[in-house]
Amino acid sequence: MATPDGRVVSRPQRPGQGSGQKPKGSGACLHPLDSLEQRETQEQAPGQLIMLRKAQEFFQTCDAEGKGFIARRDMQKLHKELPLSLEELEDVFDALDADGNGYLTPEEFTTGFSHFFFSQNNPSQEDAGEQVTQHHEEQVYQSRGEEDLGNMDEDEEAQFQMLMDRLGAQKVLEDESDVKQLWLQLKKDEPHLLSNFEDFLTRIFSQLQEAHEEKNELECALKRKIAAYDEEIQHLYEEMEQQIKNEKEQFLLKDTERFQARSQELEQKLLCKEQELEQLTQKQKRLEGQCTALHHDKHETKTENNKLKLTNQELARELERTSQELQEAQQQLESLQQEACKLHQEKEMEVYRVTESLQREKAGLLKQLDFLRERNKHLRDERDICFQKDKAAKANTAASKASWKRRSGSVIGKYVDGRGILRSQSEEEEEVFGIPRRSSLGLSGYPLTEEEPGTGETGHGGPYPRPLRRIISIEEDPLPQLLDGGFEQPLSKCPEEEEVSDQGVQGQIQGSPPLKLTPTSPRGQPVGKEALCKEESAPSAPDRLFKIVFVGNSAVGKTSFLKRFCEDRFSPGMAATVGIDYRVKTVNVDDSQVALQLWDTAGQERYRCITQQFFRKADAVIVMYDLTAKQSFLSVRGWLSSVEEAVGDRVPVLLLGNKLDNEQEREVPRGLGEQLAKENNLIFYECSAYSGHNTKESLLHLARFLKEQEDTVREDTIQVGRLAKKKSCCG
Ligand SMILES: Nc1nc2c(ncn2[C@@H]2O[C@H](COP(=O)(O)OP(=O)(O)OP(=O)(O)O)[C@@H](O)[C@H]2O)c(=O)[nH]1
Ligand SMILES: [Ca+2]
Ligand SMILES: [Mg+2]
Repeated sequence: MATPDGRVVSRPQRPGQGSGQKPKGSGACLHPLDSLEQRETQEQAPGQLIMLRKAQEFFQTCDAEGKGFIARRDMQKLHKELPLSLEELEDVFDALDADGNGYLTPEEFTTGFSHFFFSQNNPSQEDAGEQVTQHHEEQVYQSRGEEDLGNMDEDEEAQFQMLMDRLGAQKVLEDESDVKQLWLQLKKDEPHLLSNFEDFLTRIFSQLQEAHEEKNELECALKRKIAAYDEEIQHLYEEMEQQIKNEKEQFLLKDTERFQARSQELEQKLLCKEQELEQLTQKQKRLEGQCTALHHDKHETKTENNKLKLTNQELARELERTSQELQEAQQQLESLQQEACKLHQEKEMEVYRVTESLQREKAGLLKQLDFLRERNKHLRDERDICFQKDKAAKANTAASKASWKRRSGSVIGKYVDGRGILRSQSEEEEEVFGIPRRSSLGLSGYPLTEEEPGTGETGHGGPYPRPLRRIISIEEDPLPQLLDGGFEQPLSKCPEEEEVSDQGVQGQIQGSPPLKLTPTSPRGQPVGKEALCKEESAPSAPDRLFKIVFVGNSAVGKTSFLKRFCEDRFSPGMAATVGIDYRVKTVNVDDSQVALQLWDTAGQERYRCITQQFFRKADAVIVMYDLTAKQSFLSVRGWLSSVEEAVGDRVPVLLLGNKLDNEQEREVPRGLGEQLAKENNLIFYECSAYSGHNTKESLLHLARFLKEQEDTVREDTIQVGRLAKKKSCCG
């Protein structure tokens, strides 16, 4: 906005105007110039006030944007309006910027001007103010233009020049026209301010000079610095160049080294590759060789292949032929085998029949033999008896010469007395010293005492002593002779269902069927073929024949058991068996006749060696103990081990606990017998010879077991025979 005197100044903004800010008084912020105005109003003299006012206006001129402070660039803008160069403006800015923060606050601005104007000649404040405003006006006057310059007269010129010279303005001012104009203006209008103006100019010039000098110094220092820097830079540059050179050399060195290393490496690799190449070429040659060889072989194999194919075809044809021939041969073979089997079966059956007939013949012959022997012995016995009688007569006549003569007769004669009793040492002594003798059984198990009370059978009628008995080892003769009462006991067939009455046993045993004796030939018949009386037709030969040895402690009841089994009789007070006795009994097992050869051994210790030898040929063994005599049970293990020694576990063993009828005197619980039987895989029964309980059942069980065992063995042998035949046929 223009002032009445033509000055162009910007209107100071009242707080709350323009940007819409509220005045600070009621809490609104005061504009910086307000503070100045307030200051004006409070403590300043009028001159100062004017000066301050001028300063304010000048501040506002500078602060064209109304920021409230003056920046460097605002000062620069005054360059057009003020006759000051940019440097001078800079110096003025720096002079006014008390705190050096790059901004001029109104305080710094007015303070700077007021200091300036009022520090001169202590002018009054109003003068200062006026001066400042005049100064300012002069500045404005400048804008009138240069036409006033021409009006200066020579004195003034000279004065001005003197002043300039005094101030040394030539050094700092390029163009004095502006100052001249101002000076003239002041001289005309307010000459009293001229001194101040001159002082101001002095100050400014001095400052300018100083600044100039400083600047020069700085420039010198700068130049020196620059020179130093240049030198340093030069030096650095040289060093850098040197370093770079070194680096380059090193780099080149390294590079060459690396290059050399790399080239060596590559050479080595090249060598390796060349070697590999050679190897590969050699390999390739080998492979080519092999390939040609293979090709060659291939051709050969092809030709061989063709030959083989031809031979293969021929072989195939031959194979067909041979397979046809083979089939024909197999058919023939099968037919032959069938014929062979038939023949074999016929042969077997023939053999079987032959063996059976042979066995029968053998049995018949044996019987005849026995019979003849018996007859023979009879005759001898009779002869002996006659002889003895003669002798007795002689002996009677020559009583004094009574002397024993050895009995002749059967080989056992010296051991067996006239009644066929085996004489033990004690018996001979008895005979001599007349000691009474215990009754004892004959070899055949028949009582040898005088006629048994109630026995239907006359043991041996008449005065004749019982016939002698012979032991024949189970080895020597499979069927030693049987004797009973002077007559041979034929193989008595005793099927369980046969009804026989037992006339012999003292008191009829309830429930046991009487035993029917088969008729025997009349006593004393001469020995000879005709000895076999007609009704004694040999029973049919048994289907099977098993030898069974009967062992156990003495008096456990073996003989009584066999008597019960064979004759269904029980004789109390049986005599101890001497050596071994023998019975045969044929039983019917599953519709087949099974002959059981029962060897009754003597339990007494002294006959142990005889009984041992009988185990070998046995098909089965029966071990008996007396359940009323614990010792006899404890001896069972001993019997089992001697059986084991002789026959191993090849033969079945039947364990019998006898005298079951004597329950009140039982000493061996049934469980012990069962346990022992289980441990040793034995057939076990508790029985009683006295009552007949379990006598047949136990032996039938054993007979059935033996028969089944033999059947399996027979089947196996037939199987084996067939296989062997097949092998031999096909062989
Ligand atoms: N209560 C009873 N007594 C029996 C039974 N079996 C045999 N006895 C009696 O026991 C005694 C001996 O009988 P034997 O048959 O001679 O005994 P053993 O085993 O043949 O004796 P050795 O011939 O010496 O081995 C005789 O007095 C028989 O009467 C039975 O089942 N019950
Ligand atoms: Ca400042
Ligand atoms: Mg006996």
